[in-house]
Amino acid sequence: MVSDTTSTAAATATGKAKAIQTRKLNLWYGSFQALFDVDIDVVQGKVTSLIGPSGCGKSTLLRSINRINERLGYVRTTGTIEVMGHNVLDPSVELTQLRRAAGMVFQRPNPLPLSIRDNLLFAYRLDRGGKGSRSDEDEVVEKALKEVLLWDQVKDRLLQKATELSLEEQQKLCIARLLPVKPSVLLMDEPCSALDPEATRAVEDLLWQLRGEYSILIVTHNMAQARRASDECIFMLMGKVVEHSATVEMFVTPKHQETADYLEGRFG
Ligand SMILES: Nc1ncnc2c1ncn2[C@@H]1O[C@H](COP(=O)(O)OP(=O)(O)OP(=O)(O)O)[C@@H](O)[C@H]1O
Repeated sequence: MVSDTTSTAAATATGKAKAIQTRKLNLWYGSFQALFDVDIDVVQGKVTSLIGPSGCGKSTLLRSINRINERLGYVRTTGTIEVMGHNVLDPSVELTQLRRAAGMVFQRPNPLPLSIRDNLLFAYRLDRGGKGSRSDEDEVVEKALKEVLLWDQVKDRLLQKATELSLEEQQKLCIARLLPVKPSVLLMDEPCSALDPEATRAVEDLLWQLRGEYSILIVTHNMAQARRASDECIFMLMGKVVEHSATVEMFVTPKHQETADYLEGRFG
């Protein structure tokens, strides 16, 4: 049986500033209910992994936070979602702004078919309503690339097409291009699943480097990755949160039998 987790989630996050908070979040795709009374508290400045078997609702939960689920047209949500204390389900919320504040990285790197430089400046220019001065834009590009540890590799070829970069570089670029519009939260849906083990490690190292300044919520199927690269883990099953604990605690002393069974590979 899936247990009520309010106490475990609250225990983890008590007294800490929240980047994301959901309460009694339910979500339906048409008549199919995918999320049931989900309460999560994602602590600011931490990496939090969403784990659980295929189909348990990890991506649905992630995508509900910046409301990209709604593009489908047949999604209905009840309950509350707050990002940095703001109710994102309020009808007055401007979706473009929400998606900048809660930027998303997908499984496969998806740079625009433009230069490295133009990828980095795309959202920034939209945000400002046009191009900035050359020196301002140079600064934005350099800062973002340095933040994702890509500057040294690409600084001499900023006009090269982004799609010609290696997959690891493309994924780092996809993270970098979110940064000029100053997101508070980064939502990542299996960002390493298209990468080889070496590139995966490089992206994990990057996430670790970005924590602190950014709050990161990451969906992963890779238990070793969740263990290595996250401060806290949220385990989901059949659309419900079973357990939310510090990563070490979850892997060493899980509080629920379902969590232990999943981590030991008995299902999923
Ligand atoms: N666009 C959609 N339309 C209808 N049902 C959907 C849609 N997307 C997901 N679902 C259903 O919602 C449930 C949760 O799916 P979701 O993709 O969120 O799970 P997940 O844990 O991320 O799975 P995976 O690990 O395989 O990506 C599943 O039963 C899935 O079939």
